[in-house]
Amino acid sequence: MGGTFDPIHNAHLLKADVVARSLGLDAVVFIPAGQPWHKNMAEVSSAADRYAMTVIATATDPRFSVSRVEIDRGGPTYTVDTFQELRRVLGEQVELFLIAGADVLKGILTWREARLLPELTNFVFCSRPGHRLLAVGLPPERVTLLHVPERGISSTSIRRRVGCGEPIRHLVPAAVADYIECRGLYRPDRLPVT
Ligand SMILES: Nc1ncnc2c1ncn2[C@@H]1O[C@H](COP(=O)(O)OP(=O)(O)OP(=O)(O)O)[C@@H](O)[C@H]1O
Ligand SMILES: O=C(O)c1ccc[n+]([C@@H]2O[C@H](COP(=O)([O-])O)[C@@H](O)[C@H]2O)c1
Repeated sequence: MGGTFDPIHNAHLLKADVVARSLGLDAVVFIPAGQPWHKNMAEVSSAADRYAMTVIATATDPRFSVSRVEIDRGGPTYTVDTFQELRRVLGEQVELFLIAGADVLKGILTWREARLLPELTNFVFCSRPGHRLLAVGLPPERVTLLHVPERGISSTSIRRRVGCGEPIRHLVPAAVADYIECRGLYRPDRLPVT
């Protein structure tokens, strides 16, 4: 399950839990994007902060782990590189699933070397408020569409709330809220501590 995770929030965790239970997955690997080229990098928090928050948020669930593969690779983050690397390391026998929200569906065919992805992985797309859950252009036998309890949470809204001094403790794990506060993330009046 890849993402910018700036910050990771309760809808990410709920989605991972529902997908793991519905498909009987052994593990869910969260993969924070190193350089999400499709976002404005000047506005994205450091990979170190995003990685730390993802580790903190997932630490209590034994099914969850966090991979540094996209952070350590350097350069713009392309999902095809990640799945090629996962295949190389894990071999052909392991069944892989790219887990994403419905908002990802509208752009996935424009991703770098998107045509190679179905040879490397299955796909699970989860419902997300305001987005259609319809996979066009991917091989249907490779795609699972899953309705998850709808949570209108986004990292954007959390960053905005912190910036306005509004509470976020109902939207992220407590340890992530503490981390954001300690590090001064998303506060226009405070530069993150380096
Ligand atoms: N509320 C949600 N419901 C279902 N899927 C979600 C939700 N929020 C994020 N996702 C999915 O989680 C993955 C990682 O998303 P990302 O880290 O960009 O979070 P985001 O909330 O969309 O962030 P931002 O608001 O900064 O764009 C994507 O596949 C995205 O579709
Ligand atoms: O490979 C690409 O070209 C590509 C383009 C856009 C997004 N992605 C991946 O899609 C995932 C979700 O992206 P986002 O913007 O919701 O954080 C994340 O793992 C990104 O690296 C990948």
